[in-house]
Amino acid sequence: MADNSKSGIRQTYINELDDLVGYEMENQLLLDEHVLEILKRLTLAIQREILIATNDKNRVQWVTIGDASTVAIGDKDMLYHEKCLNKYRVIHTHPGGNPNLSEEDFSAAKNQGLQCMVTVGVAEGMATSFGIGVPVIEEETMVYGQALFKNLKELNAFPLEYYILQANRFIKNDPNTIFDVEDTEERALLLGIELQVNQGVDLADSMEELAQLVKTAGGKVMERVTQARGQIDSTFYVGKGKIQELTKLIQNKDVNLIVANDELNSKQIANIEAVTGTKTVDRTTIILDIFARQSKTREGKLQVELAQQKYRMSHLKGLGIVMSRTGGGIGTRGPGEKKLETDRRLIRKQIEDLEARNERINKSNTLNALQRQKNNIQTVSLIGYTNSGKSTLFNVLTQSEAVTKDGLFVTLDSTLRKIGPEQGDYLVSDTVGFIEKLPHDLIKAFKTTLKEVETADVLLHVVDVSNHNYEAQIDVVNQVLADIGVGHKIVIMVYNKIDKLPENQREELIAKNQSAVEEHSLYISAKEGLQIDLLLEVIQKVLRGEKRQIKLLIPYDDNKALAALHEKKVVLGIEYEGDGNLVTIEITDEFPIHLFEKYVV
Ligand SMILES: Nc1nc2c(ncn2[C@@H]2O[C@H](COP(=O)(O)OP(=O)(O)OP(=O)(O)O)[C@@H](O)[C@H]2O)c(=O)[nH]1
Ligand SMILES: [Mg+2]
Repeated sequence: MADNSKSGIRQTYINELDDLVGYEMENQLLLDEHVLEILKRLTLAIQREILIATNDKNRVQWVTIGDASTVAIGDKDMLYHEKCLNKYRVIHTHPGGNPNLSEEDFSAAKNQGLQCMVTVGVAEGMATSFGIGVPVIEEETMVYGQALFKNLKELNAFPLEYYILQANRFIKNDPNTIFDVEDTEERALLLGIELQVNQGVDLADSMEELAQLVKTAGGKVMERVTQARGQIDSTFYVGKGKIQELTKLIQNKDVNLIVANDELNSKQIANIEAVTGTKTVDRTTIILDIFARQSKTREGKLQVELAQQKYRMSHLKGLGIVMSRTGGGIGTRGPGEKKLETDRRLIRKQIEDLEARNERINKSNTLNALQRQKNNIQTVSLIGYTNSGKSTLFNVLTQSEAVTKDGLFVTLDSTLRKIGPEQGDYLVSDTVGFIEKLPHDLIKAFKTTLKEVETADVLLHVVDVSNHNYEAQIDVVNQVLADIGVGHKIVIMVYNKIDKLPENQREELIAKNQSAVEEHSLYISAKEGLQIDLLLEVIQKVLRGEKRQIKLLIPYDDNKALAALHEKKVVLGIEYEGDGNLVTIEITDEFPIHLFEKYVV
């Protein structure tokens, strides 16, 4: 014990404390009854704070008397390590009985990067309550937050390791190194089935898309296996024989991950893993993993994590076996390098928290949308299959620099920009792309982001017309739109990437643009800037609404009706007929013509 802490303390007490050094807590607890008893008794006797530091094996390293600011004295190891938390845990008493961490406690913990700072409130002959300060990752910073407990049992049940892990990942702050620590390279075998009644994208293309997804998630594709079947096998997804065949391939090609092209239930995952001994995930997990890697905003991260946790909650049984053995990789990482929780109780708690936060964001977003409606600024939302060129078009339209890349799910968060007044006065939003078999929880979770789509006046459906599957992709997008309840919106079809088509075909398509306004559809190249002015014109026309002229015969005694029309500024001219005023009005679809139905001539 440091000399200066001993003054005025009875030698027997000092001996008793010194004897603690080297002691290992029972059952690997953070704090056991034996040490608690000593801390409590001596704190009451000397009425000063007592501190002990334990290592990550809960073995006592040193003991001292004084407050938290003395923690660093004489101990060079207690420094913030370069790339991870200090390995010490500090446990100390508060003679007043208050379990809350003091300012000094927090700053001592933070300055030295402690794994935790435990407080034991001691008063009236007993340990009254407990507190723990742990590193918590909030937005982009690490802070120390505290939790309080009524008794020792509760304190020891606190999931300290979880917080330490998260903090260490954050400190490393380099997703690649972090993943390298735990993940070996993932060498995937893709498994798909061709159903007899196959709709949508055909199997070869769907498998190619899956391969791209796996690559985007950081995996390497070693092999593709498909099987034609009447239906999905409820036990193994593909037939049992096929699964047994896989084991040989897995060995030969050194595969360590199986990826199914459809969503699997927990039973199927567990069964495939049991036969092959290889970690198994599905398309949904891969998509969630990509979203987790690529979401940037607080809101996006929140939504992805929520979708991941919900998915994990429903698949927890299947995740146990091989996943816990491999420890990392696809399917285990959340947004911002966070490792996903495996404890069911904690997941449930996290889902509740995330949902509450999501709800709050949701409310403020609805407010924004309402505000905009009030301000009467119209919005145009870019939607479409992933990689169709939405962000590229967004940049062209708004002269901004949203990220565009050849890859899947480059954009996850919606961005909103105003179009310059010369092109009309409206907002354009770029949104997340859609894909075949988009996980359902993800769509639900992304409802907030998709709010822009919901409140948009017009949707621009961007299609990569150079992709031979573009028609199936259009169907997928329309299906998602129907799922999120916006199937009825006015849509302008924008067939993009015509520069990639052969010249004669391109000319033919551009010729079709002559009827773009009536058809609400046109062919462009966002990248080469082809036909963009026409697109701007079409958008404006659609936003303004097609105007039509109508004649109404209003009796001379209905002054109210005429006044109402004047007020709405739709009156083009009035002629005086024998029966009343013959009024010509010019209106758009939004005009409540039903109110004047009886006067229409
Ligand atoms: N040749 C050609 N390439 C284009 C065109 N428009 C976009 N691209 C390319 O297509 C790729 C995807 O473009 P993005 O704008 O990122 O696509 P996105 O729809 O926003 O994709 P996600 O955000 O991932 O859903 C990029 O490599 C673009 O350069 C085009 O008109 N012609
Ligand atoms: Mg994009």
